[in-house]
Amino acid sequence: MKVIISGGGTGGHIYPAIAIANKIKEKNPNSQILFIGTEKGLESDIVPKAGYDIKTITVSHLRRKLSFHNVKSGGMLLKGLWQARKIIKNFKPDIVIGTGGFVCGPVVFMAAQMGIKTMIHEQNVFPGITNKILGRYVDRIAISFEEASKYFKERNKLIVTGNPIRQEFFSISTEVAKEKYKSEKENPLVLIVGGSGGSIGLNKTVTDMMIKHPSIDFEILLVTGKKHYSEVINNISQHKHILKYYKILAYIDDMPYALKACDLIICSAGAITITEINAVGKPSILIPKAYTAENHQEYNARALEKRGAALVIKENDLNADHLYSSIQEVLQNKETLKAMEKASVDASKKHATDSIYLEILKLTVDK
Ligand SMILES: CC(=O)N[C@H]1[C@@H](OP(=O)(O)OP(=O)(O)OC[C@H]2O[C@@H](n3ccc(=O)[nH]c3=O)[C@H](O)[C@@H]2O)O[C@H](CO)[C@@H](O)[C@@H]1O
Repeated sequence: MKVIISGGGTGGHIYPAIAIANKIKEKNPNSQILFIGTEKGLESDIVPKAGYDIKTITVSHLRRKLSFHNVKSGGMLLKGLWQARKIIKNFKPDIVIGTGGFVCGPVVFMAAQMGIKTMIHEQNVFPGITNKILGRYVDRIAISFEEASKYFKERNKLIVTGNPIRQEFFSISTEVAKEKYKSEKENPLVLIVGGSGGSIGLNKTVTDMMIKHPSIDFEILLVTGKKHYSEVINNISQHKHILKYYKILAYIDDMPYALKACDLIICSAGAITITEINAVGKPSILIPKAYTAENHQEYNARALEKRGAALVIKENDLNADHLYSSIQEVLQNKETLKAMEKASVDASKKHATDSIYLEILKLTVDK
C-alpha cells in the first residue's frame, strides 16, 4: 500500500498523522508512506525523527479581507497545488490522508481532483477551516467527536473514530517513564506545557510563580515551546537557585514518557494533548488558549472538567497565586487526585487508530 499523509503547522496535526502512519506500518510492513508538509512547520523536524520521509510544498493561509497578503497567498496556493500534483504523480499513492493544518488543503484537494481516494481526520469539536472546505471533495471524513458532525454537510462520508495518538501512550510502564523523568526528591512531578508551540501567558505565570515560591514540595517541569525558551531563561536569570525545584526545557520529543511519569499535568487544551492525558489517566489543570478558532480549546477543556478529570482556569483568570493554589488543591487532596485519575482513564478512547486503519483498508480495497 502506498500512502501520502499531509498535516502540519502544529503538533496537534502532526502527531495524529504519525500515529496513523505507525499503524499502517505495523499492519502492513511493506507499505510505503510519504509525508507532505511545509519547511517552516514543526513537521519538517518531527516527521524525519519519527522515521518517515517528508517532501515540502509552499502554502499560506487566505485572510478574510482582500489585501496584498491575500493576493500573495493566492499565488502561493497555486504554486502549492502545482507542487502537490507533481509529488502525487511521482509517488502514485493508493490513498491520500489529511490531518489538518493549511498544508493538507492543496495536497488533499489535488489528490481528489486526480481521482485518488482521500480521507481527512478532524481532531476537534469545531473543525478547522481547511477540513471544512476539504469535506466537500474527499471520500471519507473521520471525526473525533460526535458533535463535530453538524459542521459537515456531507453526512454520508462521516465516521466517528476518536483521536489517533502514538501507541507508546498505552504501552510504556510508569516505572520506565519515571526512570527517565524522575523527581530528585521523590516529590510529585508537575508537567507544564502550552501545546506544541508553548504558551507565552502560561510561561510568564509559571515564571512569576517560581519567583514568588522558590521552594516548593513538588517539582515542576516547564516545557516552554522552542520559540520562547531563551526568553524564559532570561527572565529567571537572577533567580537561578530555583532551578532546584523547577526544570525548564524547550521541547520534549518523548512526551509519552514525560506524561506517564508526571503526577499532574498543567497545559493548554489542544485535542491531542487531552487525548494523551486520558490515555495515561492523569489529572490535569487545563488552561484553554483564548484566541483559538471558535474558542474550541475551552470546549475541549470543559468536556473534561464536566467528567471530573480536570480543573479549568481561563487565561484571563490565570496568575501565579491562582496557579499555585490550584496545584496544591489537587496534589494535597489524595482523594481528589484519585477521583480525577479515574475520571481521566474513563474518558479514554483507545481504538481510534484501528478505526482509521479500517477505513483506509475499506477505501483502498474498494478501489
Ligand atoms: C493553538 C492551537 O490552535 N492549537 C491547536 C493545535 O495544536 P497544538 O499542537 O497546540 O495541539 P495539541 O495540544 O492537541 O497537541 C500537541 C502535540 O504536541 C506534542 N508535544 C507538545 C509539546 C512538546 O514539547 N512535545 C510534544 O511532543 C503533544 O504530546 C501533542 O501530541 O491542534 C490541535 C488539534 O487539532 C488543536 O486542538 C489545538 O487547539
